[in-house]
Amino acid sequence: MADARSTALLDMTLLPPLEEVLDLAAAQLAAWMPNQRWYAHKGAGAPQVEVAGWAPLRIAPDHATVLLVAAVHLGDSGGAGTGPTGPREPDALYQIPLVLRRPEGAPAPEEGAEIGVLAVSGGPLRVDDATRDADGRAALVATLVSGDGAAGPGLSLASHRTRPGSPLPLGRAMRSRVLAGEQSNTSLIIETEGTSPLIVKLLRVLQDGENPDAVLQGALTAQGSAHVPAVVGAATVRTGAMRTHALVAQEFLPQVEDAWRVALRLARAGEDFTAPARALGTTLAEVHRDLAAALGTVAADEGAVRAVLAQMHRRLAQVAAEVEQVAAHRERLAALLDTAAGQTWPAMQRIHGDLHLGQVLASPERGWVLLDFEGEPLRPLAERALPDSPLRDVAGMLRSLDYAAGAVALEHGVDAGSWAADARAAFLEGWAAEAGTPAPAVLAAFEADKAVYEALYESRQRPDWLPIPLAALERISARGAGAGSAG
Ligand SMILES: Nc1ncnc2c1ncn2[C@@H]1O[C@H](COP(=O)(O)OP(=O)(O)O)[C@@H](O)[C@H]1O
Ligand SMILES: O=P(O)(O)O[C@H]1O[C@H](CO)[C@@H](O[C@H]2O[C@H](CO)[C@@H](O)[C@H](O)[C@H]2O)[C@H](O)[C@H]1O
Repeated sequence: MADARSTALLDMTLLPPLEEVLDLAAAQLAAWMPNQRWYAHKGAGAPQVEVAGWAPLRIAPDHATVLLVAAVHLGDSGGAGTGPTGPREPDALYQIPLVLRRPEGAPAPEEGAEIGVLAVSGGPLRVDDATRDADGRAALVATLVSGDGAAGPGLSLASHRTRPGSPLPLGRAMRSRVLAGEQSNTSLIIETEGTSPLIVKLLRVLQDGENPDAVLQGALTAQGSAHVPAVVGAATVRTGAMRTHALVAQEFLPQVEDAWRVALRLARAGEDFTAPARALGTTLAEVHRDLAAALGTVAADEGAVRAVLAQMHRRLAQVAAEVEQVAAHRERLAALLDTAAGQTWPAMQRIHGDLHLGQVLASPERGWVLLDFEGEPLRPLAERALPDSPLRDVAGMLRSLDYAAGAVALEHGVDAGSWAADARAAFLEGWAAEAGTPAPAVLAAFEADKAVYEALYESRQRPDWLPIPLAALERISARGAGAGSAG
């Protein structure tokens, strides 16, 4: 009788070609993907999924790890195949590494790992999410550490260390886990005896172009900034005409509370947050200064201002069409945006792009450390790679301080309105001391735009929290541009 070990063997010669296996897996991915936190097309109906490209990362005796890029087609007539003008372009590409195993005798899947079981020749085959499988994580990290590439039908992968002397856990026993929590991507924590821990972010939605997370944190690392974790390696992926970052590895700051948790705790207890908020403003101004020095600035001339405001108007129209409570404020918000046109704007530059308290760590040694320079996940990557106004980040943080008060009101019935007003004023003071005081109407436009974005985000991701941005929109549109930043 075969023992447990031998029954778990994955004899590739007994399997159908991997291409066929993955095509079968695509149907299961279509059911599984919409339930994942990182799935960015919730509310757009059931997707149809096809394999855009794949490459084996490791074929081991008892499992295979495969990097797959899934093409997602949305809408009634949005299935894969041929449209009236040729093959249909997918609505999105997602990166999904998979582990394939024979279930019998195989280790039990980690929680949430199993995507499905396929009936193929030689017996059933389990398809697992590789980020929730120790072997899968090891294969992903190995591609970064070895510097080896990978290639397969429709997909190629290259990896490189951005700091040659950096502590990648090469050849040493490593422990790995997937980071739990609310995230747009999937992050793996890698701990190795004798070296500092790393976090490897696997980017989920793939769009053509360099990922700002890799570029901006890399530039700040090169400048020696202590306000971001050092980037130590990255991998790029190509599928068809799309080439972008797939993985980014950086130092992991363990057991550090994020600013969102700190703010919630203090807001709930009614404890003062003004000194940390002021320091956060200073930190952000220093990051803006370093990004400007590394990657340059462009004047916020009439054309640049018009383009930003046009984008805000487009977003307002789009969100008002999807979230009916936003439609109620549309006219007044549009007028507020128009008021910002005739004001003085600071120079445009590369910025964080989606700054909120959850993107900031409270390091006892380094002070505030900013994370996740990817920009808003719902915006096209090409847009996120353009110079933008630093006031977008300032507004993001102001909104987040308001969110902390909104969250404690919703969840604990605590009125933290004046806590938020004081923290917002202190944060703005800290930023302005270094960068200059912004025109109130311009800042109000960025805050309104962010709250509009948040209304869409919440309506899709966390409808219970929709009242938080809606209350802000109510306040902002009621006060109008003249009142400036909407406390
Ligand atoms: N370098 C790091 N050190 C410690 N924790 C980190 C680090 N990078 C990310 N994290 C944690 O992981 C979470 C998600 O990271 P983030 O870069 O925001 O990913 P995503 O793009 O998936 O939202 C953060 O909120 C933070 O709690
Ligand atoms: O961290 P991500 O890049 O995934 O950003 C997205 O998710 C955020 C929530 O996790 C969301 O932020 C909104 O909620 C926060 C509280 O959870 C709050 O602090 C932020 O101010 C608010 O915008 C973010 O908008 C979204 O892009």
